[in-house]
Amino acid sequence: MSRWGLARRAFALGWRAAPVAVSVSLVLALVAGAGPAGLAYLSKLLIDALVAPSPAGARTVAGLAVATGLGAGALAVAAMLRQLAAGAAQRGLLLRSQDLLYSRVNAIGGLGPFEDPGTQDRLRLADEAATSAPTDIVDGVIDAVVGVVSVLGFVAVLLAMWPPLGVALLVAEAPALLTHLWLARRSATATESVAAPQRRQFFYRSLLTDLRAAKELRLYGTGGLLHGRAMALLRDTSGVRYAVERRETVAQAWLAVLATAVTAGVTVFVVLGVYRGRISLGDMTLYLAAVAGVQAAVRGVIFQLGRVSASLRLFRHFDELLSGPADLAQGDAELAPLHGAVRLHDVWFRYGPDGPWILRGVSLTIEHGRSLGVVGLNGAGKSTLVKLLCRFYDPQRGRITWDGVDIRDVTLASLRARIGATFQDYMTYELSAADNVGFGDVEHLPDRARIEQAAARAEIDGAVRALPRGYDTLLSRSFADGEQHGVLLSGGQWQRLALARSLMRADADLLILDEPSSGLDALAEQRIHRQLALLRQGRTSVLVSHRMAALREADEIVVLADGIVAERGAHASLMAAHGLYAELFTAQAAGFQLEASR
Ligand SMILES: Nc1ncnc2c1ncn2[C@@H]1O[C@H](COP(=O)(O)OP(=O)(O)OP(=O)(O)O)[C@@H](O)[C@H]1O
Repeated sequence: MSRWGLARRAFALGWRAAPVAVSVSLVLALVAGAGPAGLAYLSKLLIDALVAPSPAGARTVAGLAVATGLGAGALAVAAMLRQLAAGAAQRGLLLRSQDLLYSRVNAIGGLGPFEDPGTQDRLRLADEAATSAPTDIVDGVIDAVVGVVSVLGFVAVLLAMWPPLGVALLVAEAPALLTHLWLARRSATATESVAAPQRRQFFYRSLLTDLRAAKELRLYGTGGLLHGRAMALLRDTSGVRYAVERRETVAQAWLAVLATAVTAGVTVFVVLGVYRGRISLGDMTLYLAAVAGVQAAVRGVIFQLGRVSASLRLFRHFDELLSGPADLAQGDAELAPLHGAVRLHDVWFRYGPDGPWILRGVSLTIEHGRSLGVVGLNGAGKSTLVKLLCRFYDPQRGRITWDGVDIRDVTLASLRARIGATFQDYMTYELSAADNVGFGDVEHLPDRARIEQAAARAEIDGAVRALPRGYDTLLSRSFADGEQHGVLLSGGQWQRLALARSLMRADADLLILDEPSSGLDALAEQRIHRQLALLRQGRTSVLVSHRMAALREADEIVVLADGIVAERGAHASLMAAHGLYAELFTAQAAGFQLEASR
């Protein structure tokens, strides 16, 4: 999209965000622009009236003096009102652009964009743009209007009185305009070029202050190393910015020399004109005011155009992010409750076009009301299968159907609303315990009884009640709730909260548990699996686990190996087949027996 197109969109955004403030700003900009030339002309009339050979009447002089004073006062008030309107427009624009950005980020349906460095850089630039670019563009254009009107006012007065000076002043400012536009382009390019290293630097910086990283950083002494890396990146990125600033300063110094030469030339010329009686004293003040006024206004316009030009480049990232296509296309239909089965039909999947195939033609059926266990060695693709069921990615080949309907043909929201899941890399929210559980079903977040029931099923209700403020206790050491400091849970307790979260959707059609008990003690694990087995009875569920005993009761178990379903069946038949499942099960059981016999 062209710069004009982008500027139009930024203005449209501003107009929708704060129509009154933007219009008031524009009107006051016209007043502020025309004011200085008008005032200079009034001053000229006043001086001429004072020093003319036949002095004007006292009334005329007093009238001109009052008009000049009132004009100056009105301009000052207009400037203040403009500042107020600009502030209101800025606030409206900031809220609107941030709102649009958050909505867009939330509308990203899958995980792919979050794993793409290019998209991450664009997100960072769009975030930076959302904070300042639309405001800078709207403000910059309005300020440029002030400057242009101001220049036109002076030039109009000069052209009417002495045309060569008007033309000469305009021509003298052309190099400044071109130089600033070139500098603005360089500055925006520099901002873009440091986006990736800057994001990496922020990452190192956040690690240095991250509570979760603090243990390892201290034990392994990696703090200094990360500090060094962050500083090296900061040195590079700030070096790039400094180079741009240096270039700007040198260019501005040359432009200042040029402006001084023009001012000096005009001053000498005009003063000699007064000395020789060709120019009146009033004309002289007007010419000198015009030179200073035009130079200041042109410099203002140039500065604003540079600012707008740089902001437009940033705004492009914001605009492209907002208007870009959805990462996952989705149908309009709402997904109906499950009655038959969820099926994978010859599913092939890899994370990137150059990556290895993780699933190579997986077909399996998850029957309604039955439980499916998934086993496999590390990296076999079990969690990948779970992510595909939630449609965080689409398979490159094959399809996944829900009662015969391709899950790509229904809305993402309706698919996900029917699934409750605990992920292997579950989240720990630095929020209240109630939020940590209730986030599993936002609709029922205020329903404390439901939250407590889910927590009780995951055997964490008692521990939460024992916290200083029960379910309202903040689970964080980095944030405080007023005077109240938060508390931290143990790893297993966090895992139980994550499990409780997935149980909030008590009526979910499909319950997916990816290693839900890896951090639990043996007794708790046994009890929870018994609970989950009861809960899963009559419900459709997928359980991924390395704990073979937990899977034993599943209606069907599949073994993933080399990207395919290598074995399938119930526990007994798999044991009888003496394949990988039997080997894994026996190895784990033998481990326990060995321990027991010691
Ligand atoms: N987001 C990702 N981008 C690229 N590759 C990935 C991604 N997630 C997983 N992989 C790769 O896919 C393969 C399968 O990973 P997955 O997490 O599905 O295995 P898993 O069977 O759940 O393993 P584990 O038993 O260790 O949990 C691994 O080789 C992993 O490196």
